[in-house]
Amino acid sequence: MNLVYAREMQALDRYTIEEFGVPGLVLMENAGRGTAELILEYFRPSLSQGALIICGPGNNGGDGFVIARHLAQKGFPVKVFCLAPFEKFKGDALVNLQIIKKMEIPLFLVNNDISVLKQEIKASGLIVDAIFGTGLEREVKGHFAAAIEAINQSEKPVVAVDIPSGLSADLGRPLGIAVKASLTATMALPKVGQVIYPGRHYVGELKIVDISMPKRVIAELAPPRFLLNESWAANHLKPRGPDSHKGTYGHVAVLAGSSGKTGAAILTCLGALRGGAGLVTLICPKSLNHIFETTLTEAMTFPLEEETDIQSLSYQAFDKIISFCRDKKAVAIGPGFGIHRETFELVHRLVAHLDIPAVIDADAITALAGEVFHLRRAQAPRILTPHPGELARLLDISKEKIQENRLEIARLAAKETESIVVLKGAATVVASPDGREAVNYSGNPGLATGGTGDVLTGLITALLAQGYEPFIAASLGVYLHGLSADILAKRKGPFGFVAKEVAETLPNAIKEIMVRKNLGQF
Ligand SMILES: NC(=O)C1=CN([C@@H]2O[C@H](COP(=O)(O)OP(=O)(O)OC[C@H]3O[C@@H](n4cnc5c(N)ncnc54)[C@H](O)[C@@H]3O)[C@@H](O)[C@H]2O)[C@H](O)CC1
Ligand SMILES: [K+]
Repeated sequence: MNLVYAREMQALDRYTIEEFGVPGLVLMENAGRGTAELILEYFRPSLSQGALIICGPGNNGGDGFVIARHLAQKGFPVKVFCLAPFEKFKGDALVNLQIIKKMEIPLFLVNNDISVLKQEIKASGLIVDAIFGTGLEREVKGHFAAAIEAINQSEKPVVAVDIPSGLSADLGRPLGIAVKASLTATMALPKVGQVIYPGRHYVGELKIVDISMPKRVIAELAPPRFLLNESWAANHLKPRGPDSHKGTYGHVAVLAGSSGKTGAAILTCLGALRGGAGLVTLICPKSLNHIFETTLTEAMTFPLEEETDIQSLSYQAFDKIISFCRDKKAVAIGPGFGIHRETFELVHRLVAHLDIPAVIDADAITALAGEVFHLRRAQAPRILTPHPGELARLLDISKEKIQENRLEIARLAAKETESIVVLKGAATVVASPDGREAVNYSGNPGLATGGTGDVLTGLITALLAQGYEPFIAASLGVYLHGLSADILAKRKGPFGFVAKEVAETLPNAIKEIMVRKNLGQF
């Protein structure tokens, strides 16, 4: 499903109206009716106490008038409060205002004094927030802000029309203050600001309302930005043919592990195995080989002599690694690999010369700080999987700056490194140098435990080895990894599950998506 900014949504609206001739009034009718249907589906018990619809001066308010009409038609008590003078309304919103006036639906005007509105909020069963949508253009102040505050203090179920009022559809944060919704009924496509943090906290459950925007409009005009949710995953996860074998699913090489960090290598191998790789071999320092041979059953090892004083591989192993990887499908480099100068030298050479797709993580990203040009010499696709701190070091910018503009910075990093960048964290983002990007919708804070990143690295490498093109491999890996954690959170608890369990639950995540796929739910 495409993910849009406000201006992109407005362009899609305009194209639908001007090129396809779908009148704006029809779009508004579909928006309002679809939202009313969601209200009936999810909040019917609350409606008996009355729905309070609070409308702003634009078309978001217009949607509110349509919702009021449909709920009134069904016999529910409805009251409409306008936060702007009636004469301010124009176009489709005015048409719908006039209709509800003729229907004598109780209509009230709020200027600066919101005392009546506050009482009505308290007396109502459900609040419909139709104050601002994608037309929000500045900080919310005055009686608009007071109304939003009253809504948030009411502890009533709140349905946000299109987007919680006050939340920026682009920035994903409140402009002053924003409605905290129980459910957001968004028109046609999800907005970026609804699926990144802190915006996601204000949205509640996100539901898409089909306003009959022709699919061709979206296919032709929507940007290559996607929400990684279950339907996206079901659309991209490939089933296995009965006549397949280990070779079909590729041999993954893992370059990871050093003294004290053997677990990172083991978890990467586990992630690759549970991610469906046909075979996995860990290229490791000879002195640690016995540890891996004891712990890894399904994965093989390829021990190498040359080591540093922290028992990590050094550039002297370069030739042997290159020849070993010649017939491999994909390689993971970095987890627990060691931060020794000679190991960094090895990373620089491998990143530039390995001619198979590679996932570069952890210490290998650290090795590339200030040395990004090695990535631009790469002879095969590269996927970087930094957490914010690693990306901060790689790009030499502050972690705060990254966290405030995650999608934009990931986009910049992808261009800068000519690699796919997976910027991990709450709502992981994936950006490709070719302009494609995605925001992940799965996962939870239980993932904040050591080693989960190593599992993700192995998983993405396994998907590369199975033939997924790099952007899809990265995005599918991110989604399945988060879904595995969501399954664990439901099954075990919000946190306390460990990285190894995230790997072990990947088959359950894959099964969940396959079931959806077989049911055609994508
Ligand atoms: N997406 C679709 O296909 C459809 C969306 N619809 C709805 O239309 C709104 C967008 O409507 P628009 O008139 O552009 O803007 P808003 O209603 O969001 O309100 C903007 C309105 O308010 C003024 N304003 C903006 N910021 C502030 C502020 N901080 N304080 C005071 N006033 C502010 C601004 O000047 C405008 O007048 C979309 O979200 C959907 O809900 C269509 O109904 C159906 C098709
Ligand atoms: K709204």
